[in-house]
Amino acid sequence: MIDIKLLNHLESYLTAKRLQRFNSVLDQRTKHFTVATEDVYQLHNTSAVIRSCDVFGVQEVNIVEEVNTKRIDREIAMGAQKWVDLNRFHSVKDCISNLKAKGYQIVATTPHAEDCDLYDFDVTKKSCFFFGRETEGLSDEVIQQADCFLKIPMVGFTESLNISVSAAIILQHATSKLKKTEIDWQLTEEEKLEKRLDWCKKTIKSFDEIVERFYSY
Ligand SMILES: C[S@@+](CC[C@H](N)C(=O)[O-])C[C@H]1O[C@@H](n2cnc3c(N)ncnc32)[C@H](O)[C@@H]1O
Repeated sequence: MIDIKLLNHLESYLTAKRLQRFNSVLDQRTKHFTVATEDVYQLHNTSAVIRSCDVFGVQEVNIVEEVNTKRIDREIAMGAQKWVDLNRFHSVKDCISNLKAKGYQIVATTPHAEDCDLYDFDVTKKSCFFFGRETEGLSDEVIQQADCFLKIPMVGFTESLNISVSAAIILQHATSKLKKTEIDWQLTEEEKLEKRLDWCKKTIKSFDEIVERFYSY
């Protein structure tokens, strides 16, 4: 449970403009969709995916680092890693079972899919979009566990899109379509409070000191 009095006190350290921004961003955040990247080699690609998640309102990103354990490129993520929640997994198995336990269907994005074209994708289901490696694409494990396959139609000579470009196209399309439905896609009030506290923590330099002083009165 969030201590509302503490939260109000912390938010009094923020400008009205900053607070308004927190609230308007939170109103567009969703956990109805999430994203997972599987062992992406180039960390600028993972960083760009995180940036797109923030831009299109996807609150949680799952990063599988079974082979690669590089850090996020802060410049390319443009600080977006601060505003979205990063869940890290050392195995794709753990990541998928965690997502399934939370009620997500596993959507394997691939340039080879015959299953579902992006424009026919059913946005009403809680979905995790899985993105694969630059050269090999998704592993057999993800392909076998996938509930469906999703393809961005392509008409050129090139075999596939860059992973971060694919993520941006899919998220832009899926989130805008989702917002036209009657689905309850927004964060719960409790989740919004948790994020407000978390964002205060990441924004206010003397956060710990202020909290300590607040409870010592
Ligand atoms: C450069 S592609 C990988 C190409 C790889 N040779 C393959 O066969 O999948 C990297 C990732 O971007 C995504 N991707 C690329 N093009 C896509 C498309 N047309 N539709 C859906 N996802 C795509 C997939 O997640 C893919 O694993």
